[in-house]
Order: sequence, then C-alpha cells, then structure tokens
Amino acid sequence: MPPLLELRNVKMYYSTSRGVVRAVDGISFRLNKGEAMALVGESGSGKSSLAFTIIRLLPRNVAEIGGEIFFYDDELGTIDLMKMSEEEIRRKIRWKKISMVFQASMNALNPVLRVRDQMIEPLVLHLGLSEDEALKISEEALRSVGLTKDVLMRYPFELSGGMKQRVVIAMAIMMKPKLIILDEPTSALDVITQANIMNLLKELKTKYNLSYILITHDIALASEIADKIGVMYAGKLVELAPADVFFYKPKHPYSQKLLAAVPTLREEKTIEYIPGDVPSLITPPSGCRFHPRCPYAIKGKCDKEEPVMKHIEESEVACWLY
Ligand SMILES: Nc1ncnc2c1ncn2[C@@H]1O[C@H](COP(=O)(O)OP(=O)(O)OP(=O)(O)O)[C@@H](O)[C@H]1O
Repeated sequence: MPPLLELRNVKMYYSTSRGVVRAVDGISFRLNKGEAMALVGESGSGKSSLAFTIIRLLPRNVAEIGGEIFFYDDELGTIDLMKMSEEEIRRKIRWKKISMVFQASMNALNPVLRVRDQMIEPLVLHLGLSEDEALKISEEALRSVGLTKDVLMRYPFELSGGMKQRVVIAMAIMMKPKLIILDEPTSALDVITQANIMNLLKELKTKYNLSYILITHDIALASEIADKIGVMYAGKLVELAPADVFFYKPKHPYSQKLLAAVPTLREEKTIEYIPGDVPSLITPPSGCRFHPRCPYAIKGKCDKEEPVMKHIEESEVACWLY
C-alpha cells in the first residue's frame, strides 16, 4: 500500500509554570493509504497532543515543535506539513485532507443552533462556499453516515447520542479528506451504539479508502478496526505492530501489561493492574521511561540508556530485552 503520512522524530513540548512538558518526544511512524492505526496508552501518554500536532491545532503555550510530517497527496504532491504556515494548513490541509473527530465532540455541538447552521458555517466561512453548495455537501455527508436530510433542521438536543455522533462524523468527512483522526469517537455512547458507530467507520473507510488514526483507551475497540497498533508511553512510541501480531504476541512489557489489564467475557482471567503511575513529562525517567514500572528492567541498562525502535519479526519495539 502506498504511504499517506510519515512522521519522523516529531516533537511537541508545552510550556507550563512548572516547567516544559515533553508531551510528544520523538515519534516516528508511517501510515499507508486506506490503513487504520490505533494509538493506545494510558491517560497522559501524549496521544491527543500528537493528534493536535499532526492537524496543527495547538494551544498558545506550545514551547517547541519539531521533526517532519510528510503527507503524500495525489493533488498536492509530497509535502512536509511542519514546513507549512498556519495559513497554508488552514487553506489546504485541515478538513480537506486531514480532519478530526474530537474527544467528546458530539457534546460540543451547540444545543441551540440547528444542525444545518453548524454544518454549513465552516464551509461558508472558512472555505468560501455559497450557502447552496454548502447545503448540498452537508446533505450528502449526512446521507453517507446513514442520516436523512431532515436532520439538518433539527436541534442537537432533539437527537440521540448516536445520531449526534453521526453528525460529527458527517462534518469530518464533508470535504472528502484522506485521513481522519478519531479521538475517542465512541467513549460517550452505550455499547450497542458504539458498535453501530464502529460499523459505520468501517464502511466509510472501505467506501472512500480512508485512513484513520484512532486514539482510544479501549483496546477491544482498537481491535475492531485497526490494521496496526501504536503503543504510546510517556510521550514515546514504544511498540508499533500489525494488529493481529500485537494481540497475539505483544512484545514491549508495557504492551503486555496493557493487554493483561483488559477484561474479557469469554475466558476467566485475573485482571492485572499496572502498578505505579504514568511519569511526569516534565522530568521523565532516564533511560527507558517505563523502567520504574517494568518487572524486567535491567539495572544499569534500562535506567541509563534510552532504547530505540528496532524491528523484531513483524513488529517494531523500543525495549532493551530485544
Ligand atoms: N495545553 C497543555 N498545556 C500543558 N500541558 C498539557 C496541555 N495539554 C496536555 N498537556 C499535558 O501533556 C501530556 C500529554 O497529554 P495528552 O492529553 O496528549 O495525553 P493523552 O494520552 O491523549 O491522554 P488522554 O487519553 O487522557 O486524553 C500530559 O502530561 C498533559 O497533562
């Protein structure tokens, strides 16, 4: 499969009164056209920060941003998004090439504005389309997510959670992007609605040959749709593997712990918890950032030297055990 996105040593640090937070600290990976990658890891590991760095929606307190983000596009050619100005990203990339479904975004729909106005506003205001053109695009997008055009005249409070989430997904696909970043797209929904939304995302992926970066705490959900899994820990990518390989044979001790913490209905197993907390990203541990919580840490090695990603069978893993 041809590549769509390639990150090389991407960094993004926040500045805070307590010091510099190294939220994204040297991430590299490649995502192919039509491929879905799930990014998993505990809260605070930097998943959302990485997503906001890719789509360049960053808060004012960013201290440093660096590395390369290559985007391979049929129309625009190969471009390094990091070299593009904010204005260029807004005009050429955001929503048109890369869009995002934000965490809890269905609750961010304005309850007192009709769906119609919320859908057409960005098209008219930011992309300069006429109201008629914008309406046509909105209707078509709603149809693709299984909603009828009468939803346009409804207020968000008149819609169920699942319908609101479909509206939000319609807004993300409206401009026919190539990549959609989905940040916890189903976390506020009941399990049946969650399954319906996941099925919709699978359908859209096949229909439009979309690529996804799915950010989730829910490993079971990741297994539903992901072609590959990236595991983040304390601002670093520690494992990257094809999904089937990952679930069968996770290599990094942190990945193994994450999987052991997932309950299952099918077999009896004791759920294990990962002792300790995600470390501070202001003063992260030396060497491998997971070493203070790792049962296999090698004294004098894991606490001193930082492991780099290496290929082990079909996976890539950053761990001194390999
Ligand atoms: N605007 C900000 N200013 C300073 N620090 C921030 C800011 N946003 C996030 N952080 C910090 O960056 C680190 C990574 O946070 P991030 O939200 O990216 O992690 P995450 O893995 O997406 O977590 P979650 O799953 O809870 O969303 C955390 O230590 C967080 O406190």
